[in-house]
Amino acid sequence: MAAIVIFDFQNCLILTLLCLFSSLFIFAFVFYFKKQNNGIDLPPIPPSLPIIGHLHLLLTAPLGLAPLHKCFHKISSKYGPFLHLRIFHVPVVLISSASVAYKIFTDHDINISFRGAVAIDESHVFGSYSFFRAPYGDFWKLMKKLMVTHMTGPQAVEKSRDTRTTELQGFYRNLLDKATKNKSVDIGEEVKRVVINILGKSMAVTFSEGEEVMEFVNELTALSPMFFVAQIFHKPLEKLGISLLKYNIMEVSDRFDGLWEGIIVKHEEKVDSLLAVYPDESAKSEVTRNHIKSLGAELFFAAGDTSSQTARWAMAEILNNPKIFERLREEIDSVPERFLGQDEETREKALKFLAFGAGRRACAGSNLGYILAQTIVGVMVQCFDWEIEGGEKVKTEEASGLRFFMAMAHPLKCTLLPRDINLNIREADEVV
Ligand code: HEM
Repeated sequence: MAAIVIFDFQNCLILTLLCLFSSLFIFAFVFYFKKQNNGIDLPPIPPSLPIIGHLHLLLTAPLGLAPLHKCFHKISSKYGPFLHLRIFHVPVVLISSASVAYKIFTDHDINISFRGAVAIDESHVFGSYSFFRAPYGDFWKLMKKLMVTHMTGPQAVEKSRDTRTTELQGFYRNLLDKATKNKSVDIGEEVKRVVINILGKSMAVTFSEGEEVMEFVNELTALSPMFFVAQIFHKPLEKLGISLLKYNIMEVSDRFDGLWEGIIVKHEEKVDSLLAVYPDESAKSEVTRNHIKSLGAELFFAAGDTSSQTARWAMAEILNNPKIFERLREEIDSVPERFLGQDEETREKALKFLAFGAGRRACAGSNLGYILAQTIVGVMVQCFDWEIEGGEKVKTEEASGLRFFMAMAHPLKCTLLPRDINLNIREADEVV
């Protein structure tokens, strides 16, 4: 009898606790929903947890982070193509349908043309002088004009053609040297190096800081998760007097401030002329020395990491598919001109995958990005035979965790043999 009473008592307690927690949960949910909704029609919200929101859907056991795109794919397969998520207090709209994405980029682009508040104001990258973090407006337009005119627009890209040719020849000679000495080559790092040198020399004719800039880009890549975390937590924690996250970011930013200062001092005349051309035209926005520094740092990061990851993934696929490798080589060796005119088609296809984003805040260097990726992969395929280190196939697992661009979990390392060909490294005139 006593056992039965205890059993009933336990059941009652569990039932009471269940009622209590579910009412609390419903109350929190309704309160949160009301607060967030503000009369706006929000997309559906999958069930979330108090405080962390949907963070648990991005975690794998034991508390690791799976590649983000895979988590998003899993969430949208379960709950639908257009969702409202919340990571702590940060709202996220998840779109996984081409037609919804198209509608957003055409009808609502202006509303998504801001990447959220700056994490650490003082940082030279993604701080308050940042182009990348700037809201869409007069300052952003001024900086974009500066970038397109001097660096990424069709005329600027045409103007830097000789620089690219010289650097690509240097890239080839470096690989040839490693081939002769039977040294291993990390494809991603070699590509990053040549992209940084091309960019540096297109910006400022004499550029000898390639290795230091590369170190900076690598450190920023390693800090990527910190930037995400700082964007969510830094400002609320700072109000409580805690600024742990700031320390690591500022340590890198301050160290490399000296490097940018050195580059700028060497090109003082050019920077002065830029600042003179882009004065405070309408008293609404002003380009300062700090803005130029920040833009330089962000461009090296935006171009270096993306181009090297793109070339790495492309080479992994090509090396894993010998038939494609041979076909590609035949196409480059024979008459590449016959593929001209297919550029538009390729670009349209790429838009479907949003490799360069879309809308106002799409990649500002996509034109250059295409040329760099195509010519660099072209040199690697045309000039060398490749042997993958550590196996027959390249391991193509994706790296997990928070990062700006999807990386491979393992470095792509190869040894290579030069081909006996009549080499003529140049871009096809019509490519640019
Ligand atoms: C294969 C190479 C590249 C890829 C895959 C790539 C991809 C991207 C993506 C996905 C974005 C974000 C778009 C968005 O938020 O919707 C972006 C932004 C950007 N990229 Fe690239 N990119 C590449 C090369 C370059 C190069 C070579 C440059 C410049 C020299 C560059 C400069 C930028 C800048 C400045 C932004 C920020 C644009 C803004 O905020 O208005 N990128 N890129």
